[in-house]
Amino acid sequence: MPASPLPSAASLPPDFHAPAYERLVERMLRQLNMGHGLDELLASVFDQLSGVVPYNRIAVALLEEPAHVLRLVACRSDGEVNLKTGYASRVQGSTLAPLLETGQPRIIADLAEYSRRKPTSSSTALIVREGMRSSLTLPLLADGKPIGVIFFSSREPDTYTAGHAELLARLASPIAIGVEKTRLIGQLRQSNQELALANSAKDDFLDTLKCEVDKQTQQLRRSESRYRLLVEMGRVVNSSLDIREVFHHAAVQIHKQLECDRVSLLLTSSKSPTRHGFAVEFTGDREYWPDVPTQALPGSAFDWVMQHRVPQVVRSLRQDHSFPEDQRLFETGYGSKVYLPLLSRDLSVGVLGIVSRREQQPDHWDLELLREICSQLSIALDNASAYSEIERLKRELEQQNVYLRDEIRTDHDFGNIIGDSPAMRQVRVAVEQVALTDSTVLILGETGTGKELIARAIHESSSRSKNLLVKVNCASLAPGLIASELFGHESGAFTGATERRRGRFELSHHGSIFLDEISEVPAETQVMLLRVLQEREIERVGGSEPIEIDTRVIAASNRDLKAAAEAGEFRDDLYYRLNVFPILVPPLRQRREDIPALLNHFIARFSNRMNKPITRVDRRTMEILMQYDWPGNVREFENIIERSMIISRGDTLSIESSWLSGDGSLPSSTQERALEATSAVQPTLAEIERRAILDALQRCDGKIYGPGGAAETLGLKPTTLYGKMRKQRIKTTRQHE
Ligand SMILES: Nc1ncnc2c1ncn2[C@@H]1O[C@H](COP(=O)(O)OP(=O)(O)OP(=O)(O)O)[C@@H](O)[C@H]1O
Repeated sequence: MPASPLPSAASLPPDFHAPAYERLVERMLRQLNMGHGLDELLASVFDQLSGVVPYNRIAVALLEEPAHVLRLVACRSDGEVNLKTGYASRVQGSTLAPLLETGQPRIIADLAEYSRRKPTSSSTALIVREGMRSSLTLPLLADGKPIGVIFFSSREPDTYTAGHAELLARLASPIAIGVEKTRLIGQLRQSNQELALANSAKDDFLDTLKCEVDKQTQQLRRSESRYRLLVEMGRVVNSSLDIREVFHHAAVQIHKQLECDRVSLLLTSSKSPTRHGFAVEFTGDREYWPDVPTQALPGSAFDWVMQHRVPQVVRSLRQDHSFPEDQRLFETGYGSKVYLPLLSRDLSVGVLGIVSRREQQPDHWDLELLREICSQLSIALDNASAYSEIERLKRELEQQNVYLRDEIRTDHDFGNIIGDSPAMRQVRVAVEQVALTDSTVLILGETGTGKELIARAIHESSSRSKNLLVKVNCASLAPGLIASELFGHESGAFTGATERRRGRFELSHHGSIFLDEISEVPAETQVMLLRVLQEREIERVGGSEPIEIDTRVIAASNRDLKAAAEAGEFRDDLYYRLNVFPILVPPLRQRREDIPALLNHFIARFSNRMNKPITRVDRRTMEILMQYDWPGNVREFENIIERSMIISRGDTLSIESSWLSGDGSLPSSTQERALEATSAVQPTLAEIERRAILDALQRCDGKIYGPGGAAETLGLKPTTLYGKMRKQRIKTTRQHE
């Protein structure tokens, strides 16, 4: 801006010269063009003017639109300030309004007097209180438009002249333009700042929005993939009932989802101290199935997880391998792992391991999701093990069924112990007494006297009658197999033992076991029997775990067991254990008075079965029956009656003495008739078979099994031969074997 022409000398302040004015304008223009902020600009203006116009107080107020108020923006005083920057007063109606309208300066020679005249001017009153006595107020016009005012005040009255006003009026315009420019620049800066702020706020907002959308998309994707994984997991793990298959399906899914390198599953069993499980390692598109140690390591991570039932997370196996498994994993090149507990019906049943070759991998794995996978896996494993248990029980049930079918075929009428002889009455009383207890019973008596019938009566009258009475004919079992038959075996216990099998003792749990012909048990099995009687527990062949057995033992023998024990042929400790409650069943020849009752009993039974009404017995027959010695006892008696009923016609029962075995001493006349009859009667098929077996046994010196044995000679399987011998009542003896 060009310098204003010099004011006329008359009107200039007396101490002011033309060169000073020029320097002042020049300095002021320089300052105004330096681009300072408003405060700096006004401070410099105040400095410049201090040498030109006298003042003790100088201030600038700027017009603020649209409220049309004047606000004090800068003030400098040599004393106390009452009218401070920030003070604003409405223009309209004020004493300054005419100044702003006309652009004319105002000089007040006596402020105190002015204040009294214009009591409404509070600003005047304030500066009067600051000690000001006169003032010069100059409107600031930029391009003719009022932008504010500049106030000069003096502590002396009558300080300002028209010359001061004139000089300042010339300076007012560049000051006003400078102020306006600065203000506009300030405003521009401020709006730029605001714009920048608004822009950055907008950017921030957009960023936040984008982040939020990204987050939600990620969350959506994650929950979608979680959902898919869980659905897929549920589908695959439930598609099989084989534990290994279930694990494999689950491991593949986990590997795909988490990009882990190894998945393992370790399970415990309440029945065994060892653990079992699987591990699969993924390398490229190949899988390896390393062996999983079955022995729990002391202080293992497995135990820790089982006990605490919370996941064990190791982010760096390099830094943290205090558990033995972690040490091993670290040594085989793994970097991080998670072990998760598997719970089934609130019991810890195992641990699922997820291992990565990289460190810090668990940070990327969703533990919550893994927990859900574990509960799915637990259910599937539960199903699989329940299924295999059902399968096992089914097989066992089949075994039991076979056994029961055999039992049914034997067709016992155990409910009926016939005979009212004193000897039989004694037996009946003994049966009733012992039935109420759990004591071991030893039934002794000749063959066919009804020992089994009595054993069954004891069982049926006892509290165990709802459960099985398992019968074992110790003489009919091959000595090599008797232990496995009685106590069962573990899979692999011997050649042919392909799977675990429960023995007769286990079958009889909560019931009774009838060990017929106990004297035929081999010595090594006698030891095992002794243990059952003493400790009430068994051990399967090939097994190491004792199994508790709650069973009542009823043993029977037609040998004099005491004599056998004394002769060292039977363990005497076992004999004493068995002989807790002996029952001696008398032979039929010692209770002939029971014969009529037995006869009636069998006639009734067979009449019914054969639909043959027998109402009479001929006298001769009755004589034979009463006189014969019955070495085969009731069984022989029963057979004779059955046979006679088969061949008898009409309502009378008659027997041939020839049917009776040679050992029973019949009167000689009967014997003669019997011999005659024998030569006349053709042998039955059963008799031919019996003779063939006896011949073979004799020729093979009693050997049944193996090369040169009776079974081989007869072209039969040894077990079939045993069956036939049992049917024919042919006894095997220890020396036969
Ligand atoms: N007192 C009796 N009342 C009715 N039937 C009897 C009696 N005694 C034995 N029997 C019958 O005689 C047959 C042989 O009996 P059981 O098998 O019980 O004899 P056992 O002494 O066990 O023979 P073994 O010593 O040969 O094993 C069976 O059919 C049985 O029902």
